[in-house]
Amino acid sequence: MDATTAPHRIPPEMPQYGEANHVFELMQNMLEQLLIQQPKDPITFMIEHLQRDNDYVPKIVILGPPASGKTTIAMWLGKHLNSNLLSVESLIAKEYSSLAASARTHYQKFQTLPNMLLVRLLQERLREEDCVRRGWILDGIPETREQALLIQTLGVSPRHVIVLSAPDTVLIERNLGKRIDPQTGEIYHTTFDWPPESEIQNRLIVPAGISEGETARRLLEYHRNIVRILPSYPKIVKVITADQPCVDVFYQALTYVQTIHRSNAPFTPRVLLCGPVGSGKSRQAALLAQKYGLVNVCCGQLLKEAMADKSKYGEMIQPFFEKETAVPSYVIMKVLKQRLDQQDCVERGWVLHDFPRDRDQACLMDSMGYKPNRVFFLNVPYDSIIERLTLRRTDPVTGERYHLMYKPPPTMEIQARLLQNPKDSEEQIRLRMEQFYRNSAELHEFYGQAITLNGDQDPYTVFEYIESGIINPLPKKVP
Ligand SMILES: Nc1ncnc2c1ncn2[C@@H]1O[C@H](COP(=O)(O)OP(=O)(O)OP(=O)(O)O)[C@@H](O)[C@H]1O
Ligand SMILES: Nc1nc2c(ncn2[C@H]2C[C@H](O)[C@@H](COP(=O)(O)OP(=O)(O)O)O2)c(=O)[nH]1
Repeated sequence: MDATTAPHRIPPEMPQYGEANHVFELMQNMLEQLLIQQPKDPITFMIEHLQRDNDYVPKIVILGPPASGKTTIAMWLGKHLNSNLLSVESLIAKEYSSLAASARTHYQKFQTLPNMLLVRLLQERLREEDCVRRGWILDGIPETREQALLIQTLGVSPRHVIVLSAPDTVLIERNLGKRIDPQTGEIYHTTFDWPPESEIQNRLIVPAGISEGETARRLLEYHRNIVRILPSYPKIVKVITADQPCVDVFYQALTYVQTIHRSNAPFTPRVLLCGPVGSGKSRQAALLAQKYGLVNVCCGQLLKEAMADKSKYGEMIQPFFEKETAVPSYVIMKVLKQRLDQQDCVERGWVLHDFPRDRDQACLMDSMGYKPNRVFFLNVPYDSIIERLTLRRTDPVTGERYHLMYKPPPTMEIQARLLQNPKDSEEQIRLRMEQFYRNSAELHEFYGQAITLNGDQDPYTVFEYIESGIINPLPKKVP
């Protein structure tokens, strides 16, 4: 086969490097900034952008009906995250901008802005240094689907969209009590958020457009638009009920905007399952292989296959098995390397269990460039493991595995001929569990972002926890 048509061998260290250094997100953010800023000198711009290293600044949109608390929450988030609050009012109030001046004239006359003008105002604002450095929070923008699409054509995409919701009756009633501090622009409420200082109380004003009729009209318009806006933001929308105290809305909003979304970077799971004998590693590995196509790499099985194939490593391993002594780690690593370098492991990812069993083996594997990007420790109490393993039997005729409690043999005839693996004796199990727990603390320390799961539950419940741990991004490491 012509080398140029052969499937490109992707060395395993490439995807590993990309994941470890968030290369995909880095390039994606830089491309977005290039589109937004359209610098005359892209190279210099990219150098400055990369040196700024501010890919995780807030990029938030807060939508919601009138009186739902968008501005209140946007202001509080802006202060807490030290980011910029952008609303229609703040955009048209911008000084030394001819665009803002013409927008002000239009807004004073019609209390609204043409879509294109609003989007150009937004683009002008987002290009400013403070928005690039500290991110932005859009308060009530976009108001229509057309605006949402125009904003997207600028290359502006929010990372988090919050949609506040509350019954119309609550909002109409609530808006009547809205008050604004003309000096600071702070928003208060005669019932829910009254300032303690009498000086502020005395200068509060009743804002325009909060009458029942006006609020009802704006509610109608909002409901008509919001259903057409949301499809522009699949997977990044969080609806928060605004019919609760502001502070509760704020903390739910803050928690959400501080979550890291699953990146759409290509991700090849390289999963390591650790746990004592009988904790469910093989079962979970089989489920992962079945559902996600990962290659199931059971170290013990691999060594037996190497011996069965009479490979050069198999002949090295044979004596250790015969003497029932531990196979040297470097020999195991050679067999493992041979398997993990195969195309299926590189392309589809793998789920490894039964190795490494201690820190030295973990260091050896790491030094050879095999770095799992998800590590799980399955915790199962001693009694449960004893129950799982000592009742295990195998049918010498069919090779079928049974469990006297969970999967009893169908006939007395089979029951009579079942054999128990000597390794499943209580004494053997205790020794193997002690061996695991002797090394587990060091392994845990080596794999700093390992996830510990309660393995003593239904296999499919355990599997759901593992799936969630694989699909969701690991929490950012606190430096
Ligand atoms: N969760 C809440 N509970 C009670 N009152 C609230 C809550 N959130 C905001 N308010 C009050 O409701 C009024 C409207 O709040 P705010 O102006 O932030 O809403 P908004 O969605 O920005 O409204 P608009 O779209 O009309 O500007 C204010 O007086 C505010 O103090
Ligand atoms: N209740 C329960 N039993 C489980 C679970 N996972 C595996 N088992 C049972 C099946 C086997 O009889 C026994 C050992 O499972 P295994 O997957 O071979 O364990 P391991 O030695 O590979 O870690 O425990 C599980 O998640 N829940």
